[in-house]
Amino acid sequence: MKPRDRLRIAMQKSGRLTEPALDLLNRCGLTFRQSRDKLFCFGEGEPVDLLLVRDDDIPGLIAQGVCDLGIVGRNVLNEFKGTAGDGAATLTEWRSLGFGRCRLSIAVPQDVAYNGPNDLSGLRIATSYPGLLGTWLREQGVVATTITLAGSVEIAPKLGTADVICDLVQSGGTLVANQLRETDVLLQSEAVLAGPDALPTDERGDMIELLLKRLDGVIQVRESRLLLLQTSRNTLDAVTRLLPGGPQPTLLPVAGQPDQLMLQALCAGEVSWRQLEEIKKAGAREMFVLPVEKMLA
Ligand SMILES: Nc1ncnc2c1ncn2[C@@H]1O[C@H](COP(=O)(O)OP(=O)(O)OP(=O)(O)O)[C@@H](O)[C@H]1O
Ligand SMILES: O=P(O)(O)OC[C@H]1O[C@H](OP(=O)(O)OP(=O)(O)O)[C@H](O)[C@@H]1O
Ligand SMILES: [Mg+2]
Repeated sequence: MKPRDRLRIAMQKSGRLTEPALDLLNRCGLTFRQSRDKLFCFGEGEPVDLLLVRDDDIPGLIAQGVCDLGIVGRNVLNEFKGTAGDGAATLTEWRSLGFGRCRLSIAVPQDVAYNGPNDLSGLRIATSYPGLLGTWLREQGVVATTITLAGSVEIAPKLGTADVICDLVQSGGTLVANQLRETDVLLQSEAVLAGPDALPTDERGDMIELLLKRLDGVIQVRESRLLLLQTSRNTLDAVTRLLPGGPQPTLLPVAGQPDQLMLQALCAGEVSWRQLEEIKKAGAREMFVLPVEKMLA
């Protein structure tokens, strides 16, 4: 294959992961000029281009070296790793990205008794994930028949083409609508940044390292809040004890009020109204919760 000097990232062309993936890349400072057919987007600032494809194709494109990285669900990545040959084993999750959360689960008709995986012996299980299901069945020591379907898996028991299913669940709404109930979780999934085990040794490797650092900053910032408040010195301990997790807070003097302090704390995650009210009761006032826009450690 011709050597490339620009990094190429594969992502879903149109689907659940498209918007959050593009948003994440934008936050990392990557912007793209969309080509007319929208399959290839040229990166405007950094030497990073996008390839927009079906999500199922992403692991294969990375394994073949057509793309350097991909944003794809762990379910799709692991299915590929389990079913494709040797090359697949070299794919790895470089980062988990916190969106597209769902799980791969077994679900059985609501009116059928179920006491555990052994009850699946001899049954027909409909799924779009034959690799992941096969591995799990082997681990459970269960022999069943896998019926591979491309979609609309939940309808299979009603149609009589399968007895139970193994499919993605998020809210559980689709299962309920089809009179099914979730019994076993095979995999917790979310979107991940996938790539080869070993980074390229040329400029693309340097670009990947830069991108990973920006990504870490973006992910940390997305989950961080800056809490500012004022407290008197004698309530400082009580207030500090109630602060949500994060690094040690910074204390600053308040001009003209020697018994008062300004406290600044970086919090990992949301700060709820309930938490603020508790902190206020402990003696804090003038409280602000601010989003963090950029962070570089
Ligand atoms: N209900 C859900 N809630 C959250 N995430 C989900 C849900 N269903 C699927 N996902 C995650 O989003 C990924 C993409 O889902 P989507 O339904 O857009 O895929 P698709 O129909 O296979 O798209 P494509 O046309 O690219 O093949 C899934 O592989 C999974 O990781
Ligand atoms: O637990 P829920 O919140 O109901 O989500 C689960 C459903 O979402 C996905 O399907 P999608 O809506 O993408 O339809 P498709 O698989 O038929 O394309 C998945 O395949 C489940 O059917
Ligand atoms: Mg797909």
